[in-house]
Amino acid sequence: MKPLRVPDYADLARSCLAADVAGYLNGGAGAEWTLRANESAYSAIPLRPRVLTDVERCATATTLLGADLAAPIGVAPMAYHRLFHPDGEIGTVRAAGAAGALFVASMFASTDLAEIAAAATGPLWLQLYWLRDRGAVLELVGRAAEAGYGALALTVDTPRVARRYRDLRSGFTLPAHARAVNVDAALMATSHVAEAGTSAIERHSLERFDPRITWADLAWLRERTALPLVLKGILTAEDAELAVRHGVDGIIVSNHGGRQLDGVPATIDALPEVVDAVGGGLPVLVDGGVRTGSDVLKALAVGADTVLVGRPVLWGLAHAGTEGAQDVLQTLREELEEAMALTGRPTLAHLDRSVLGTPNRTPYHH
Ligand SMILES: Cc1cc2nc3c(=O)[nH]c(=O)nc-3n(C[C@H](O)[C@H](O)[C@H](O)COP(=O)(O)O)c2cc1C
Ligand SMILES: CC(C)CC(=O)C(=O)O
Repeated sequence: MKPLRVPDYADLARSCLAADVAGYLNGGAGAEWTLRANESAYSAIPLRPRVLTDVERCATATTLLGADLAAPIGVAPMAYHRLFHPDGEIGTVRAAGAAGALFVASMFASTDLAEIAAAATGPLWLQLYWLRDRGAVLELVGRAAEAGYGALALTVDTPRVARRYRDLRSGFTLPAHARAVNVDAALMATSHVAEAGTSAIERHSLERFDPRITWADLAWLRERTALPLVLKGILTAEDAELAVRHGVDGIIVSNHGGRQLDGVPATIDALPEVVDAVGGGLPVLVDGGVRTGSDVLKALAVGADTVLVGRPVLWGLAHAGTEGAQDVLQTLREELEEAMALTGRPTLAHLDRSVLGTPNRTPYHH
């Protein structure tokens, strides 16, 4: 079957990946309640189309922190793209460039940061986890600035990696061909030691991630880099207000694709309170469960400036390398453009909450 819709790639990817890798990619934390909620909450929101509005041209292009995008769509930071295809991050960053999408490289990318930057043809950010070894983080930040990365996204929902039962069952560990090559090898050693019934990445996080950081520590990082700082993993108005007060440059509303705290709401349900708390002063991005152009339109209508897509990009990569990842991103852009035409909203500025109906609330199931 030739894939046409983004979800078509999910099945194709599963059939070409080892079971433990597919489980790591597709799984979530705990009972995977939040994982399911992310997708089903989008499906629950009906659209309210307007007619007779001249939709011959629907413009999806936008800017984010001063960079041009073909559409308000980007690739969420995800570790170890080489787990899924030998092209790894080179495949996905080329796909993002060709599709005019933002690319956020993970701190645990399996390709050299400078090589990713050399293959990039569009905006590029670097995601960070705050390690106990601050020097290692700072060294990475310095290399990112030198290589031309445009912003840093500090992930704040992961003081440790959560219990992900698929990974515990498979005894998930990293194979030799997918390593976090941008971080000192000694600091990554436990991430590829197998131990039956445990997840190596969870054990590694307990050892190396710094769970003691607080809002006060952001100043330490900001004093040491001129790059804009975006926080990834905000879900409440309270934390959005603190983020604004601490002078960050953007917020990513995220529950880590249901991979961290299970039981938090779908991100599309957390988005309104964050958007309202921020009040337009900073860009607000959102990720989690975006599988169609209508999902993108719904997030923009609530007030997101850009939407990030995670697993679908790796489904595309796993199935067909750069071409597959690019097709996923282009399909989402084309479906967004179609959804704008058919809802009678020819510009992004027309996308406000009036396009959203009252959700049909049966989506959260256990
Ligand atoms: C395989 C995989 C690896 C991930 N690695 C990271 C990471 O290194 N850093 C991070 O901040 N988020 C990471 N995430 C979370 C994504 O950035 C994003 O929040 C999530 O995938 C969005 O949900 P979606 O997959 O439903 O689109 C990862 C997600 C997946 C699926
Ligand atoms: C290696 C992990 C910490 C990457 C991650 O964030 C994830 O798997 O969700």
